[in-house]
Amino acid sequence: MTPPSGSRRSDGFLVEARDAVLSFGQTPALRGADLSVAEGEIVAIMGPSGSGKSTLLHCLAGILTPDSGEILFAGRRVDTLRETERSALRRDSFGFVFQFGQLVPELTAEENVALPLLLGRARRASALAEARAWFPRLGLEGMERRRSGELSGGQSQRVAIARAMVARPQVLFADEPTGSLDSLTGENVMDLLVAAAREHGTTVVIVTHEPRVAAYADREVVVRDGKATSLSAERRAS
Ligand SMILES: Nc1ncnc2c1ncn2[C@@H]1O[C@H](COP(=O)(O)OP(=O)(O)OP(=O)(O)O)[C@@H](O)[C@H]1O
Repeated sequence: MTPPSGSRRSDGFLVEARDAVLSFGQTPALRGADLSVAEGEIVAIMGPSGSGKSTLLHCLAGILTPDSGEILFAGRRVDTLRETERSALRRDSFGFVFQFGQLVPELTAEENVALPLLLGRARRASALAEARAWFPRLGLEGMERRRSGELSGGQSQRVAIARAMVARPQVLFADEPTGSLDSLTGENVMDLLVAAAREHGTTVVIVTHEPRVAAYADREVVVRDGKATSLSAERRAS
């Protein structure tokens, strides 16, 4: 599968890290990580604490730039883009869910969900209408006007999923999206996340230390000492 040296072919992969190396000062985080994610695939990144999972996700998502190696999105280099271009790529093509939802506390739930559309210059009324359509799908009816302080952890994460998905991203990056939830609530959140992703054909890269969360993925990748190894082939029937 490795293309000839210097080639920019992506072999049909949507998101790729090739021999990514990154250190934080003296601390090596990635030591030559390779990961290729196909379009529509749901991949879970597992591994011990401090092994480089979040760093790899942040590199794939264009948040961090590796010291060496390549990051590609749809066959195009991401790591060589200027920050303004990477920021536009993140806004237009990627959605993000983090461990603690990171909702804007001053905004209502529906305003939080509408944010990516408003940043993409949608009109406020249509952005809010589109945002509201996500609430029943995620079991959040009646929560539209609540602020984050009035939502449970599971509700906040579902609002965060709606916010990540509302602009129809090509890739959803999730870093421990259930890490702050009890296991039942976490499974409910994963059910909804995976259903929304499958419905829209969204590619998902999810960092988790929970095997029960990873079990939702098509494939598990283990990161150890800054290197990634694919663990299991496709496990889903469809
Ligand atoms: N901003 C930073 N500054 C300095 N060191 C960092 C920074 N971010 C990560 N590191 C270090 O890089 C290494 C990899 O960190 P990373 O967060 O990617 O690991 P992880 O596998 O996601 O860990 P965890 O499961 O605990 O979240 C660790 O040694 C960590 O201490």
